[in-house]
Amino acid sequence: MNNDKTAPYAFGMVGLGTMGRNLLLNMADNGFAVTGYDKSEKMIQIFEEDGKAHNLKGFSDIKEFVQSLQTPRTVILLVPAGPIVDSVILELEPLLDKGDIIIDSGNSHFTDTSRRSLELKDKGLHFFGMGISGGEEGARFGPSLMPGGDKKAYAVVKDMLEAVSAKVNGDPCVTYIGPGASGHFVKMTHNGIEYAIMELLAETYEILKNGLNYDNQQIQKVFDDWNKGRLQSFLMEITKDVFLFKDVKTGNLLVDEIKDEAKSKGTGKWTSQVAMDIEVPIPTIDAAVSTRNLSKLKTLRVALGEAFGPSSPIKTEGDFIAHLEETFYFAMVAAYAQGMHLLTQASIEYKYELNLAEIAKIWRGGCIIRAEFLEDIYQAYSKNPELAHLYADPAIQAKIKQSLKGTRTVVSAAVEAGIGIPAFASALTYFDTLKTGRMPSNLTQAQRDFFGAHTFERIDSEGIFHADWNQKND
Ligand SMILES: NC(=O)C1=CN([C@@H]2O[C@H](COP(=O)(O)OP(=O)(O)OC[C@H]3O[C@@H](n4cnc5c(N)ncnc54)[C@H](OP(=O)(O)O)[C@@H]3O)[C@@H](O)[C@H]2O)C=CC1
Ligand SMILES: O=C(CO)[C@H](O)[C@H](O)COP(=O)(O)O
Repeated sequence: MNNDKTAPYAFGMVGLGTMGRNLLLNMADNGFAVTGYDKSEKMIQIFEEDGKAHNLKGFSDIKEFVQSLQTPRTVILLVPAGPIVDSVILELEPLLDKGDIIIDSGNSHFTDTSRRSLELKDKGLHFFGMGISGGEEGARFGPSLMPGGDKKAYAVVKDMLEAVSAKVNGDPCVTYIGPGASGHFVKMTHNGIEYAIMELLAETYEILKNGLNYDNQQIQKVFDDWNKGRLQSFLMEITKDVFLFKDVKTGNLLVDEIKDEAKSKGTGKWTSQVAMDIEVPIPTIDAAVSTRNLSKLKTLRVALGEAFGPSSPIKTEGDFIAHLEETFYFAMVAAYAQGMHLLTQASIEYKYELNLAEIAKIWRGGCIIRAEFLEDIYQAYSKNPELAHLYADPAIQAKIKQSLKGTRTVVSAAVEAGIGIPAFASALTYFDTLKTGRMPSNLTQAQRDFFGAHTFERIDSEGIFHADWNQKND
């Protein structure tokens, strides 16, 4: 690597929007001389104004930006994922030298990252994908970072990434994830889990609001109480605050003024798609992705509501809120377990060499899915790095056993009342199916062989078999 420290800036950022600007300011706070490039003059002005106390500069000329960087140059990209990343790389390529490093920190699809790494390797440039999570606040004051790719290039930025990341018990929320596009794969899976937890929170809201007739203050209180216990998480914390936030326009609570149609940018869908491709069941994450799509069918939902009538109040049994807490706990475990299982299998499939304990460790702080429960996941994979599934950990088993009765009570009550709970129900049936020693899949195999001669295996002898199902043999 060419080593010239005469240029003024140590690290450069392309894209001075929400994430890029804040991460760069975070780097400046930590004493790094940083520079940024954006097409928009306005973004450059905001960046320089926000960082006026620091040694930093913004450029609208990409050549001047690159020339201001010490070599080997490190350029981080925080631009919208997709073709924009390719066009920025095309602009940068002729201006960079062999040994320079490009880090794509946006939510890029991991297959794009694999392709870009190979293309740039041929040109002597190091490229790695680094997932970032924590939103605006995280980028500014400490995100969770998931860098994967060339290990030698990682060594160049390791100290800086550790400095800017969130810390839990003094440990930085960043680690080298693994080779290839592993950083972006892990970030995508993080987002899949994020979708599932958000959906579980939404279904809890639905049960409280339409099943128990709670108002927003009462709902806030439930979430607030839970956030003080084992369900503590960033998403629980912000959700409780949503319920009391006033709309400046109407003076009403804002949550009631928002349309019930959820949008998405694609990372949840990618998680489900990849899981299908490599045959890992993640039904609670799938349910969350599908439910966002269901929410978009507003006209049909309203028409069917008129045709079939609304849900009924829930008939409560015992301490229903305590049972609901157990249900949330049970389903939350399922969501994380499915995400971790996907990572386990993807590590084999794509040779990512993932360390699941380290991944749980860096998700404990800074990121959107940070939660008290991640400490349990960290402990489970630290004790047994070869753990096949989170449900196989004895400590987790003991906790889900305690939650099971309450979960069955709540899921049955919601189903009885006609309340849609796709993620809660899927978590329970995922668990029940996974603990079924002999599933009815023998019948599926018989059917496949009957109509398509797809063959089957037998329980009493090795080999592949076919039966002539149309032959009467009674
Ligand atoms: N927002 C979040 O909470 C999170 C976002 N991410 C990911 O981070 C990435 C960036 O997101 P975010 O910061 O929110 O997005 P923003 O839209 O806020 O910022 C993107 C910036 O990139 C600039 N830009 C676009 N095209 C170019 C180009 N060709 N050359 C230079 N600059 C360009 C945009 O300028 P202009 O506006 O003028 O086009 C804008 O300033 C995305 O991949 C996103 O998915 C990851 C984690 C969390
Ligand atoms: O990466 C993130 C957090 O970690 C983004 O906030 C996330 O991509 C938002 O996704 P969507 O718009 O699909 O809900």
